[in-house]
Amino acid sequence: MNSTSYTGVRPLTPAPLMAIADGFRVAKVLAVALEFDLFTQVSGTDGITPAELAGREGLQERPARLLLTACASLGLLDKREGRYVNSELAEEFLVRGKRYFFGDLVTFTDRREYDAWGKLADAVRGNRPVTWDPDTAETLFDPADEQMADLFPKALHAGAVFTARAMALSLDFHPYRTLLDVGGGLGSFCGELCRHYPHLRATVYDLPFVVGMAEKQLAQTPVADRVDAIGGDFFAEDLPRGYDAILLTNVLHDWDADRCATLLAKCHAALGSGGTVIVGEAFLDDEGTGPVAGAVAGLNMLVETADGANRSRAEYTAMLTAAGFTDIRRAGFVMDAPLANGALLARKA
Ligand SMILES: C[S@@+](CC[C@H](N)C(=O)[O-])C[C@H]1O[C@@H](n2cnc3c(N)ncnc32)[C@H](O)[C@@H]1O
Repeated sequence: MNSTSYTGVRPLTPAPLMAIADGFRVAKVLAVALEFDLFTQVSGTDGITPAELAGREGLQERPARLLLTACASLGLLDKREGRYVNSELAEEFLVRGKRYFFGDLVTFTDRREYDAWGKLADAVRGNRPVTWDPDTAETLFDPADEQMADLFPKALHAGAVFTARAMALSLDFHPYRTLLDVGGGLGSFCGELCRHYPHLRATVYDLPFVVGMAEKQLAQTPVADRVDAIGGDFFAEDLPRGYDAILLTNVLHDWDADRCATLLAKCHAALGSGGTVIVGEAFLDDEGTGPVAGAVAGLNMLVETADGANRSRAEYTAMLTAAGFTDIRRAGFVMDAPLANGALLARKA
């Protein structure tokens, strides 16, 4: 036996490889628990036992027990006096109807990306998406694709609304009276930022089929009177003018460098002198070694987009400079957020 194992030198073990290799199992535990609506059902009760879950769902007790145990092992459930109750994490983010309900993102990832990632090798070999065919469709954002028309905007909202909270708490929006959120999805950022900044007015700009959904989502928020929505195509049209700031979160990563340059030039043209563009992304580090969330999301751009990629702050800084922006600042977030890890702010001189 190698004595170094017991003298403070950590032995090399394949355990980290196991955690990587079975990552898909962990993803499925969460998705299946949500499929049974477990966390919403357990919320506000004194918990559930395997026998009760089995009875409610018409299952055998063995799978019910194994599922509840796996959920507890992942920190989704706690066990109190023999009964499984929601953990703090599950109660806050996995109960339907809560402001930061995250379940729609989990469901989208499970229904669309789980199978798609089974074809990751094809995407890597072919340098093309596997969820749609760029030879027959013009863009990923196709309302004829049922998952993109319905599940995707809801999933984005589920991830974006807390990411917007992190942005609201990390950046100071007091200097801006008006904000245009380009590719703003269901208005998650506009809604959340306006809730944090009562002086702010915001406009979502997105494809017409998304804007229809954004209007419905925003109508349910207490800031509906300060957020509106404009439908359009940012490649076919100029962007609306007259805003103090333009927000681009998780939009540039969908496109290649030329399209990013086009979009940033349109932002520059739409802003007045002194206007600010804010780019929020899951940035890579400048060395190109991580972090995991951004790097793996980058591979998802390969699976889902024709030529998108996650990029570093340095790469976006170069793009912003080329588009004519100055005073480029990096801002981190005060808390981890699901869809972005910071922002770049840049000014039009
Ligand atoms: C990855 S999502 C990001 C949404 C939102 N900013 C967020 O962070 O959650 C990209 C958004 O760009 C929108 N989009 C794609 N192509 C567009 C176009 N040509 N014109 C306007 N919006 C577009 C999509 O509909 C989608 O809402």
